[in-house]
Amino acid sequence: MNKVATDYSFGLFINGEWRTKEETVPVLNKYNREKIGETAVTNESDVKEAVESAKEAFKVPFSLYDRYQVLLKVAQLLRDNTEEFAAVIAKEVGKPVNEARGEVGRSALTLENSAEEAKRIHGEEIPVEAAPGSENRKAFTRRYPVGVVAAITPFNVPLNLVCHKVGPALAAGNSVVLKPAEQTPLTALLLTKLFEEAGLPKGRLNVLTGEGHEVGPLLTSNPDVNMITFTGSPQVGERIRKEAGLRDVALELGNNSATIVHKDADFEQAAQLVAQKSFNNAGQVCISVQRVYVHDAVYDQFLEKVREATSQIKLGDPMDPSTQMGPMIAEEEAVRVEEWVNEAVAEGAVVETGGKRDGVFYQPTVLTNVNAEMKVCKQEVFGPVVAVDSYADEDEVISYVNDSEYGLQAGLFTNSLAFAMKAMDQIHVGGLIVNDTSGYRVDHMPYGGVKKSGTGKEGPRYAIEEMTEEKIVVFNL
Ligand SMILES: NC(=O)c1ccc[n+]([C@@H]2O[C@H](COP(=O)([O-])OP(=O)(O)OC[C@H]3O[C@@H](n4cnc5c(N)ncnc54)[C@H](O)[C@@H]3O)[C@@H](O)[C@H]2O)c1
Ligand SMILES: O=C[C@H](O)CS(=O)(=O)O
Repeated sequence: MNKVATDYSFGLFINGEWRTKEETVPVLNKYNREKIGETAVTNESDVKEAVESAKEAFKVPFSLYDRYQVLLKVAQLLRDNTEEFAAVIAKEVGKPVNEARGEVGRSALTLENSAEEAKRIHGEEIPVEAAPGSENRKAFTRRYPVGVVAAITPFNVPLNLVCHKVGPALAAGNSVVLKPAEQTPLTALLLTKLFEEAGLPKGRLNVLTGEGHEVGPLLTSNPDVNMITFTGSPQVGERIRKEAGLRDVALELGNNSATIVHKDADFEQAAQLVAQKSFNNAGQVCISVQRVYVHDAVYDQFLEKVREATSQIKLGDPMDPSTQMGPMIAEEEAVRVEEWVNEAVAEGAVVETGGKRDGVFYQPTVLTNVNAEMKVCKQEVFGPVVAVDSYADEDEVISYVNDSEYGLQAGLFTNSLAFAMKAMDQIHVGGLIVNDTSGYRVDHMPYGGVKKSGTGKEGPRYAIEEMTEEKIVVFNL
């Protein structure tokens, strides 16, 4: 199998052409800091040209079946090139290659689901004749693509979260201008080569690379961008919301995910899943388990199991298949996590395991004796730290989980249907996962949070709804 790219030096992708630029920036292997590629720096005229290309391409018919075909083809090409994509993800994110391989598989499913959903975009008949005086009228709705979609994505899931924006946008008949994260752009650029190979019409996908605070505002402030879909930090999301004006904005933001382990739970299973979903991608996952509330009756047994499982996690080179956790995205992030943990310890928290930094690595860490005001509980750690606390009754723990500015997903381990239904009604999140952790997601489910976790839902069917406009047509016969 030929590699998708012979080397990983990429220009911008505008109007179906790769544009090399004088000014480039290196992309580094996050484990050994070696250069693995380079990308071009976008300027204001590049942004304008990319948006213009997307706008012009939108005027050229791109049939529903052709969209379906292109998306299916790219999904297959991803599968055919799994090892190359997994290696690039592992190197540019620092994600263990086994996790990266899983991301490639999920990305293919996301694109396949986008292709299938392209065939399910429909309106409905509206019985206006039910209104007196409208007996002779007929009405139905239709959905239309919004036009130019600006897609901005984060560093941590550089393939699947791009597919979650590009797939539905193209399926709905839009054009896209994509700005991937500056730390991990190569995966999106490799994916773009697959869209090129699959015959995507020129201008339907344009890719700009560079620093978010420089390129992002040029893109989001462009009046020819009809809709913005952003995944990233609440701080940036809030800024984009303000810049967007009256345009639709989908925001997939942060979280400080909670998971409850009730007295009737299988605490050994819960401990294994918590240890896994607290430290996947070094905790750099928006639904990573960050707060665990364990009923008093099983607290000690659970803590022992999660401490044991966590202490056995193997750190190392993400390209080593035996590695279970790699480095963080940057040393300054590992330093930030170290500072937050040290601050918590100074306020009385206890390090049950971990708690040490080694350069860009931060050990998987379990904290106890925490309180809700500590940064490791109150803010999004986005790192390999989980805080374990206890509770006595259902109402108490529901109040703990809800005591957050965020509300993306939460987990609940219990065999009590009554408690699960109560939690479903009373825990204020976008998704409640019963008998698994907050970290559960399959790519065709509706996914998105409330409060500071954002607005809108992803999952191709739901993203397509946000990337299309509904029109009613009424006939006075
Ligand atoms: N809810 C979700 O589905 C989800 C998924 C993954 C990550 N996240 C969140 O993303 C964050 C981590 O990712 P990150 O560090 O890449 O986030 P980030 O907000 O720093 O960057 C995200 C993207 O925004 C760009 N950007 C930065 N400043 C910008 C600006 N002023 N205008 C426009 N674009 C700008 C960046 O270049 C990048 O492409 C965490 O908060 C995490 O919870 C959420
Ligand atoms: O980081 C947040 C991601 O949306 C989680 S997942 O990789 O999509 O499951």
